[in-house]
Amino acid sequence: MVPLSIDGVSKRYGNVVAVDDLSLTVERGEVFGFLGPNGAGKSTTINMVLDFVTPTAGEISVLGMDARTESKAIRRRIGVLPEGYQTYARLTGRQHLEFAIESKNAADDPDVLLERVGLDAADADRKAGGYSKGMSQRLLLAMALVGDPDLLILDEPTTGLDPNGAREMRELVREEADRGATVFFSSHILGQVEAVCDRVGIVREGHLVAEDTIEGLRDSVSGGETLRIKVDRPDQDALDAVRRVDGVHSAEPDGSAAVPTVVVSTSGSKTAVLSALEDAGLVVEDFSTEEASLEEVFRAYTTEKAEVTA
Ligand SMILES: Nc1ncnc2c1ncn2[C@@H]1O[C@H](COP(=O)(O)OP(=O)(O)OP(=O)(O)O)[C@@H](O)[C@H]1O
Repeated sequence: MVPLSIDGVSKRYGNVVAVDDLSLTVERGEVFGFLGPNGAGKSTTINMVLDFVTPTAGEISVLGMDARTESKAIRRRIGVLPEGYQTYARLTGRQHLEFAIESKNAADDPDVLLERVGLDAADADRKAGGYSKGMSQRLLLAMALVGDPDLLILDEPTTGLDPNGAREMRELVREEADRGATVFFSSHILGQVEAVCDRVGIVREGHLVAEDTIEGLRDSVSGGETLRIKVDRPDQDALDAVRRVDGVHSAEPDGSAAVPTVVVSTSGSKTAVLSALEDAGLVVEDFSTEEASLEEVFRAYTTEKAEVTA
């Protein structure tokens, strides 16, 4: 049974196409990162999965059930951290959790959940109206974990969390995946996605523009490699020669390096770059390669000048 299948789903609001013929499948036990710039359609997609919004077209199945007609049964087996969800100001954190446990008919110990999300007992007994953003986010996450859900849907889960909170969130996500849960989470924070996701889908203007592992995405982005080459002396003609090599996007001296260093961005042959320097009379002392950062991958897939070879 596939935890989440989205098949040809679209959502229009008048003239605005929020989601356009989007299809993706999330496999069991996988942590799937759903990435995209502001307004790309992430929340609309999640809201359709949760049956808060009705699709204009397409089918969504969650844990083998129809998202529209079986949403109540689905709700009992998933854990959700929706974007912008509010806590009840007059209830304590513990009361929120007790309510979530009762309504899911679960047997969780609130103290265990509170500890997992890093809320101490004193905070748990305060009214949630006085919580900081990060504390509210931790409480909402604890509520999402109630009943060991088969699928966790987290919309921007690290919003409001400090770096420690964000790391703890990542650890929790991995723990949940290790117990066999599937996790679908949206984020703008690429480092978070890189650190925790098995696979990533990138959405742009309502379309899924990429669906792959981080490694796969890196490989598909042209200009995906940066070479740092230490040479015996600076030489402008050698730089010009490198710029003429097939696949080279840029070649610049690194003014801040202690020894003469050339930084080359290329999607072509590394050997051709090194040969061009040597043919121009330079001695290559050493070189290293750097992979495209996730930032570069994201930019390549989500900006107008997208240069993707896959
Ligand atoms: N209720 C609505 N009525 C009209 N347009 C809407 C509505 N909800 C979303 N949209 C539009 O649909 C598009 C997608 O919005 P959505 O909130 O899904 O994007 P997102 O990827 O979640 O963005 P963000 O990262 O900023 O939260 C946007 O152009 C948005 O203005």
